[in-house]
Amino acid sequence: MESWLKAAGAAGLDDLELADFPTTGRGVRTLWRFKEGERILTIPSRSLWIVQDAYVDLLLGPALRAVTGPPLSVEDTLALYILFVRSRESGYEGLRSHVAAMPTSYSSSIFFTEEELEVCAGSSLYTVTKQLKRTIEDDYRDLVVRVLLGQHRDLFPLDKFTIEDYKWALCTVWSRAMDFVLPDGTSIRLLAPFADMLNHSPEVKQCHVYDPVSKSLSVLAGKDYEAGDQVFIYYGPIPNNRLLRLYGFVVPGNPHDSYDLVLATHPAAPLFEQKHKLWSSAGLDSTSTIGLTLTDPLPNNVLRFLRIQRADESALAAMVLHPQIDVAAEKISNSNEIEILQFLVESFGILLDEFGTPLEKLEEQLAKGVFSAGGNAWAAAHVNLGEQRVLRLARKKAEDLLAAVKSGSSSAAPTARCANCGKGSVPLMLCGRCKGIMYCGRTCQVAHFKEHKATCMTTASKNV
Ligand SMILES: C[S@@+](CC[C@H](N)C(=O)[O-])C[C@H]1O[C@@H](n2cnc3c(N)ncnc32)[C@H](O)[C@@H]1O
Repeated sequence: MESWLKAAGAAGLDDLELADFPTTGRGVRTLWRFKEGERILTIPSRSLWIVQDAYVDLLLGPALRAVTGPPLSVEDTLALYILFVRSRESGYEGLRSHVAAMPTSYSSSIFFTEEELEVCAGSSLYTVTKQLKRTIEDDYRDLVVRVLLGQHRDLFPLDKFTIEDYKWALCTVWSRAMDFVLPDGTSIRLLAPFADMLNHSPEVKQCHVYDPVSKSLSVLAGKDYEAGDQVFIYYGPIPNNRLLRLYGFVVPGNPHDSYDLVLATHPAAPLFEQKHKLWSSAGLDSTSTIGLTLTDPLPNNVLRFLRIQRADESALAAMVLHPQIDVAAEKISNSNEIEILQFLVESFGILLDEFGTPLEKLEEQLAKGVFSAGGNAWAAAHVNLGEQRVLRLARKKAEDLLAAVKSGSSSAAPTARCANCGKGSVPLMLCGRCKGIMYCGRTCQVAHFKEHKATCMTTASKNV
């Protein structure tokens, strides 16, 4: 692989070597000292795996272009590309040398035994992994029909494209591909041979970069290195549940741990259409997955979602009337707020009860070495621990907010806002006639008059 890369114009390989390290396994060692920010490695465009190359490949390209129906995902295209290259007996020597250097198996949670997965029963990883296994089976069946048994079936010998091969290729993409946002706002996902041998460290800065002009991938030193050190890159602020699902490892005590809370409303629920509009304008959906984190265990989006979900008819009517005002960003009424906070406290309690082993017991088991360090069950236990910590913080925050609302000391009192422009933290005046809404000034009152006239008259006549 290294000689192919050097011939293609890769830079920096003479200063690096592959080596085995404790904990991380195989990685990259530097033979040279580097100061933070110095360039360590560059992999040129022609050695990268990208979707566009699969589509213009002389053999694979026509098969991919002949696929009918919805376009293949980037992930599936790269997975097929890798399996296709791996299946060839001649040609593609460079890419095949890269495939030969890839691991033959992975420790993503989709490969866990039932017993190993049970260690994180109750966690969002547990549910997501079970769902993912079903999705992979469906996606594989779809690929068989649309690609493997399609017009170019001779290119895809089925014994080299089994579901196990597909899972392996997907894990290859999940754990080795890099994502970048390009200056035009589009994104690119690529695999960079040799650079994909670099392990993750939370101790280094983000230091892998894609140059959209030369279309090459470079790795800079994310910290100072001495000769002999392992070189790392930073995969991102990824929680353990995602690390284990995509990369097959965890970082004990991960500060980015999270719990993926799924909030859903059935379309048959009362006033669904109106609520749906409000969720959309708040950047949410009728089924929203919101990440609770250690630093923000109860994000405002959770409250926003529920305020809309539990809003009564009159509150909804007022919200729909002023779509420019993000009313659900703050408490809409005491009763609504108490209802949603009570619901959250109870729900978090139920979710916590679903974890097979309580937090303290798990901490004790990990300290006693009940799970062999670095193994699948040990990794699942760390995910379990992280998710329970987040959920406990979320429950505590909901309890505190509930107590504050009940005692009337809530800082989340609804903010009066201008009915026209939505400004809240400015002096406001009441509509002199109906006394039902407020404006930040005469200009807004005049601008809003046409819209407000009808309600103003009815409310004013009621007020008489
Ligand atoms: C991009 S590859 C890095 C090279 C990989 N170690 C190899 O031998 O091919 C990512 C994989 O490396 C391993 N890895 C990376 N960083 C790690 C870390 N901090 N601790 C444990 N394993 C790590 C995981 O298996 C992960 O899926």
